[in-house]
Amino acid sequence: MTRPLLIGLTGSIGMGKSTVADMFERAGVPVFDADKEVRAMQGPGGELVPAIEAEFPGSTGDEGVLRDALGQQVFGDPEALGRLEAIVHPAVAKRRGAFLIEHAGQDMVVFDIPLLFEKGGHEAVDVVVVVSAPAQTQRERVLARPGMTPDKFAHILTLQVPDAEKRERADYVIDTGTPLAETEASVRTLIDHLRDQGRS
Ligand SMILES: CC(C)(COP(=O)(O)OP(=O)(O)OC[C@H]1O[C@@H](n2cnc3c(N)ncnc32)[C@H](O)[C@@H]1O)[C@@H](O)C(=O)NCCC(=O)NCCS
Ligand SMILES: Nc1ncnc2c1ncn2[C@@H]1O[C@H](COP(=O)(O)OP(=O)(O)OP(=O)(O)O)[C@@H](O)[C@H]1O
Repeated sequence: MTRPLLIGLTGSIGMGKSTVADMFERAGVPVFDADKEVRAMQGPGGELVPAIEAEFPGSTGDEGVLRDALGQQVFGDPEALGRLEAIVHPAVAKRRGAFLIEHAGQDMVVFDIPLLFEKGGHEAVDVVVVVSAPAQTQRERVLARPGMTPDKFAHILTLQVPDAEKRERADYVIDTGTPLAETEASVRTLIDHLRDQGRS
């Protein structure tokens, strides 16, 4: 039985993963967005909220997980981050399995996974696509976000496989340092190329 080509989409903080994932979606390729799933499960009434409250008392409220507060507890404390990941990652894996069953008839699907290399997910996909932009562009994008500080940005970078290594390990790199229209054209070209390969 044929199955969809599994495309892993990743990139460091602020490199444009979500934006590029939207481009795949607009081109008709179903996208599993790991961050979105995490947010849904951590949001109001989310299935992970009780377990996170039990492990990190005071880190949730009526609106679900208080992300800034929890981030302050776990970014900077590897042991605490590990405990959070042990709650979150198995639940994401379950949802990923359900997504795959739902889209089993497609020719390709995208998994938008921030920690694809860090957590070994690259071994479970057929093709790895890395989004990347110059470090200065990345820095400007990230520091423009509310609540972000140079220290927090620097720390998150230490938790992630460096951009240069990601680029080296990628099957394809999508450049996001260019105007959006150019990036979207590269995404369309890549999809056509993968379809052609699938036929040959
Ligand atoms: C701690 C939380 C609540 C903070 O939320 P917040 O909205 O403030 O930050 P956000 O999720 O946008 O993350 C900011 C940046 O840190 C990176 N990041 C998040 N979690 C991790 C992690 N476990 N390891 C390395 N980088 C991470 C993200 O990729 C992003 O680039 C949240 O990041 C979380 O629940 N993380 C653990 C789950 C996880 O591993 N998610 C990422 C992959 S699914
Ligand atoms: N050519 C481009 N491709 C992608 N994004 C671009 C481009 N030009 C400008 N941007 C902007 O850069 C930002 C990228 O943010 P995005 O949320 O997509 O990054 P991300 O990699 O998903 O971040 P994080 O890992 O922190 O969740 C967006 O505001 C987007 O509009």
